[in-house]
This record gives sequence, C-alpha cells and structure tokens, in this order.
Amino acid sequence: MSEGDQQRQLHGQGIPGLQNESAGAVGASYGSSGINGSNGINGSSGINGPSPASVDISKIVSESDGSVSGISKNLFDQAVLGNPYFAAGGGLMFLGGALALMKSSITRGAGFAYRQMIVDLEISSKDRSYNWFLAWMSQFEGRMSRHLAVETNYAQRKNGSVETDFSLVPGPGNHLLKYKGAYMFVKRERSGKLLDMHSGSPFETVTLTTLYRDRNLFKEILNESKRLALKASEGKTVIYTPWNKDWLPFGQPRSKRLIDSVVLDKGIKEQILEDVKSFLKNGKWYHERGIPYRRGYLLYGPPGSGKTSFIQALAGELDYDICLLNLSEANLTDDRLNYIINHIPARSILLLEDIDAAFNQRAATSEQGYTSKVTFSGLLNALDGVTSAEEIMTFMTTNHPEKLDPALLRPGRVDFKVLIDNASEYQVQQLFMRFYPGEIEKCNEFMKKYRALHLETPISTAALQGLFVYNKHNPDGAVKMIEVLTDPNHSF
Ligand SMILES: Nc1ncnc2c1ncn2[C@@H]1O[C@H](COP(=O)(O)OP(=O)(O)OP(=O)(O)O)[C@@H](O)[C@H]1O
Repeated sequence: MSEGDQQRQLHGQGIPGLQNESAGAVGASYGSSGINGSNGINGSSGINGPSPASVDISKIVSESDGSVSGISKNLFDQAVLGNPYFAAGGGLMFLGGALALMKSSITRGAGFAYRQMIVDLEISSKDRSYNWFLAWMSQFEGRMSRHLAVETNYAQRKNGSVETDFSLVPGPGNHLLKYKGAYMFVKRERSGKLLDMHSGSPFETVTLTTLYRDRNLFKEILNESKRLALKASEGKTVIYTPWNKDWLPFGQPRSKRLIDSVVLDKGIKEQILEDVKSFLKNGKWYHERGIPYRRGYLLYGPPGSGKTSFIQALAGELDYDICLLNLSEANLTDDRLNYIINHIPARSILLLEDIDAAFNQRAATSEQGYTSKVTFSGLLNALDGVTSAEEIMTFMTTNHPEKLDPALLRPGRVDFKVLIDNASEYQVQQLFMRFYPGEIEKCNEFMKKYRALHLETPISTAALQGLFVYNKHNPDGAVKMIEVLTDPNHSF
C-alpha cells in the first residue's frame, strides 16, 4: 500500500470521532477529567458527548516512520493515552492499585514485624509441663485473670490424713501476666477432641505470647513450674499411669510408705533391697559388657501378703516413682505398650500387677469381644526391647505363678523371684509390736493364743492388720478377738 493510500484510508475509515475537534488536549486532560470534571463521565465530553480527543492524522503520519506499525503506535499513543477518559480511568486504576499495594504491604509488614517482635510458646495438655504451668500460674501473684477454673486436689498430709485443696487455675480464655517486668499474654484453649476417653478430659493448649526479646523467660517460667511441682511431690511417691503415649501422674503424689511399715518374713526384705541397690550401683558394669541395664523382679504369693505395699515402700526408700501398667487396659496395643515401656520417666519403677490375669482373662473372654490388643509376644518384645541408658526395674506381681508362661520367667525378663507368703509367726509378732509398741507381755499372750488356734489355713498379713486396726489402741481387744482370724469371711 502506497503512502497516499494509507493516508486516504486513515482519513476515510478512521476511528469515528478521531477527526472531530475536541477541547481536551492530552496535557490538560488529567487536570480537568475528574469524575465530575468537564471531560469526566458526567461532563460535557462524557461518554455520550462528542468525541473527546482530536487526533491530527497528518501529524501522526508525518511523525511516524511511515510503516503501518509505526503509524499504529503513534495512533495508539494519541488516541488511547491522549484520551482523557482513559487517562482518568488509568489514574483511578493506578491510585486503586497503589492503595491496594500499600494495604497489602502494610499487612505483610505488620505480619513480618509481628513475627520478628513477638514469640509464642504452645504447651499442650499432653505434655507434663502443662499441669505444672497451670499450678504455677495459680500461685503466681503477677497474673491478671478474669476466668478462673477450680481444680480440686486431695493432698495427703504428713500424718497420713487426706485433705481437700482447691486451687484456682486460669480457666479457658485470655489472661495476662507480668513476669520479671515482661508482659505475657496467656491463652488457654479447649479443643473438641478428647485427651482421655475414660475421664472425658478434653485436649487443651496454653499459648504464651511475649516480645521476642523476652523469649528466654519462657524457659525460666517452665523451670519454676517444674521446681514447684517437684517440691509438691518431695518426700512423696508419684504414681504414673499411661495416657496415650505418655505417662501422667495418677492423682496427687502420695506420702512415701516407710519400708519398716511392711513386715515380710525374716530376711526377705533385706534380700530384695540388697539386690536392687547392687543393680543400681552397677550401671557402668552393665554398659561395659553391653548388657541391657534392666532387671526384672517377680513377687508371687497369696492375696493380701504385702506384695504391692512392699513395692510402694521400696520406691519410697529409693526415692523412685512408680509407673503402674494395667495390661488388661482396653485400648492398649502391642505398639503402644512397646512405646510406653521404652519411655518411662526417670527414676521410676515399672509395675505390672496381676501379670497372669492379663492374658488368662483375654483367653476367657475373647469370644465376648474382649478388646485388649496386647499379645503375650507383644509383652515379651516390649520387655526385651527396653534400651534405655537409664536403669529399668520391672516389678511383676501374681497370685498364680503356676499360670505364667515359662517364656516370661526366663532370665533377662525375670531375674529375681521371691515368694511373699501368708503371715509367718515371725511376721505376726513383728506386726503386733509395730501396732502396740512396748507391749511385750500382751504380744506373748497373743502369740500363745495364736499357736493354740492351730489355724488350718494360714492367715494373711492383711487380715492381721485388719484386727489390729480395729483395736487401734487396745492390745487387749486384739488378744480377745483373735478367734475371728479363724473365720476367713470375717470382716471388721
Ligand atoms: N506384709 C505386710 N506388712 C504390712 N502390711 C501388709 C502386709 N501385707 C499386707 N499388708 C496390708 O494389707 C493390705 C493389702 O496389702 P497388699 O495390697 O500389699 O497385698 P498384695 O499382696 O499386693 O495383695 P494382692 O495379691 O491381692 O494384690 C495393705 O493395706 C497392706 O498395708
């Protein structure tokens, strides 16, 4: 197409309005083309008005390089960019875009600043420090709480009496505390999920938020909470039971049972104590020889002979806690058993009570849908798999050792077996003197009658204790009532 043709075409079939005269020049259009301006949407050169911008085609052509693309570009520059409507819309778009950008930058900036300046600590109720923290906060003076929750505890006093303690812990919601000059925002939240099916306790979290520079205070608070919790259990034995994959204290720590309060037949207590102490002293010996540092004890004998009481007293004597595991627990699986046995809190004795019952009961009731999923081989694997650097002492008790599978009794699983029997004469005498100190004559009288009874079935130490507790401060009463021991069904 020749230059003349191009010019003709542009003049003849140009964009309508391009040839019209318009007041709006590109430079002026920005100033006067506001929404209500003369060239605006409602202005005289509005959408329905005359054509807004004039374009000098001959100028476009002369300024272009003569090619179609060059002419088109110039045409676009003048027609579009020079158009005040486009210019006004573009201005608004630009302004809107800039504002949106600014807003998102501010949001992102604030988020960034928040992340840089603020730090959170989440403690879930699965963690042992959860209750420590709540107990700490209930006693902390610098707290500002409007929602409190009551926690009722039964604390055992030194004289053995049990008293009720109420502590006001922070309830679900928001709280504020000022610790060492730093403010912390504390949020306790409950989720719909249950932490424990039996107790129905919900899964919870506590989140502490503070300035980044104060983050070290989190550790200080946790350490203080731990110290406070340990102080509360000082001189006491904590009984742990498994909760999901962790061991949590079951009830309040109990006063230590004194080892002298358990009367076993002559020499038995000393024998077990000596073995345990020698085991605890020889960690290095085990490690050097690559032998797993664990030892299994089996206490067997009739009911009420003091097996459990002795283990509790032993824990108190060693200043250990007890991890009590019930193998018949409905939702215990082999995997979970393996995990929890390998994650016992430090300085704890693992106690498996009535070890025979777990598997016998399962066999007897499997048809009725017994749900325990622990298998006997699962238990053996869990016991064998304990690979802790810390010592592991497992105590098992049973009334029926004859029912136990020999596989459980092999060394490495059970290293020390001992019969804790019904009361021997030695034990009767010892128990009498413990209950009635200094009453030697009465004791002799009691023993004389005791021998004369010719008890066909030996009596349990638990039954003897029942007689003495009934006649607390009355040794005469105990002597007079001794015949009740011949009646196995007698209850005090
Ligand atoms: N040898 C003992 N010395 C002191 N108290 C004893 C003794 N035996 C039993 N008792 C008392 O009898 C009660 C029951 O004892 P314990 O639960 O320790 O017996 P057990 O042998 O573990 O019984 P079971 O086999 O039925 O579990 C406890 O209150 C305990 O104080």
